[in-house]
Amino acid sequence: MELNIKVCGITREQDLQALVQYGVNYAGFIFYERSPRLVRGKLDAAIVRSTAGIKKVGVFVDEDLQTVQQLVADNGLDLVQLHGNETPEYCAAIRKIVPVVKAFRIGEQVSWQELAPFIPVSDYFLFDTAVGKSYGGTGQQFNWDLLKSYPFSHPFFLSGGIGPEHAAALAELELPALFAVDVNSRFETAPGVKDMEKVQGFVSALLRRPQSTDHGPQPSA
Ligand SMILES: O=C(O)c1ccccc1NCC(=O)[C@H](O)[C@H](O)COP(=O)(O)O
Repeated sequence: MELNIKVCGITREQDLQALVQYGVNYAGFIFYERSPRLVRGKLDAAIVRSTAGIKKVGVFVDEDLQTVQQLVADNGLDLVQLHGNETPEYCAAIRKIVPVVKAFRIGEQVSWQELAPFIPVSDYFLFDTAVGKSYGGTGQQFNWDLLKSYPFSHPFFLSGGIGPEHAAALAELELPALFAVDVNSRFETAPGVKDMEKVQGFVSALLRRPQSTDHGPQPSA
């Protein structure tokens, strides 16, 4: 399966246009007020809405349902990524409007079965690194070996501290449910300001990635 690429924390129109040119699949816009990458006030909703050729993902943390609904409409968001402590019921309500990426913060260990209730109410999982009380954008990597025991076929985004130097290691990962890689702070000159040369190099390296052996779908628990 071809690996998709998401670049998160976009706040500038020129960065968004460059992602489209490079063939990046997903652009992430952060609507969490306490993030240094908050898109509000930096990039107009009309620009996000009118940009074609890339899927637009709104990132939220425990946000009020009506606010998410409004921002999806205003910005023409294609997906919503939920980074807080949202319940399966909340995910299901959002999923009536737009596909859902449910993010989980991975620490030293993981209990995969705790994620099972989120499978029917999300389209993708996203695995990020647990760092204190932070919700994302930490630049820290978790132990990817934990993913070897992932028991579901539910597709996931791999995130957390991915940098340009990881392109080769990503190429070697043989994880059938790995759908996309998500990058952010390791490709910035300042929060929300992407180093597009770095992004371009990473995208080229990943697109050269050899096709991994397809082991077929694994049974969902
Ligand atoms: O990036 C943020 O500031 C952020 C804040 C609150 C919730 C989510 C946030 N980012 C979401 C992402 O999808 C990031 O790409 C992901 O956390 C990985 O970031 P990084 O470790 O910097 O690559």
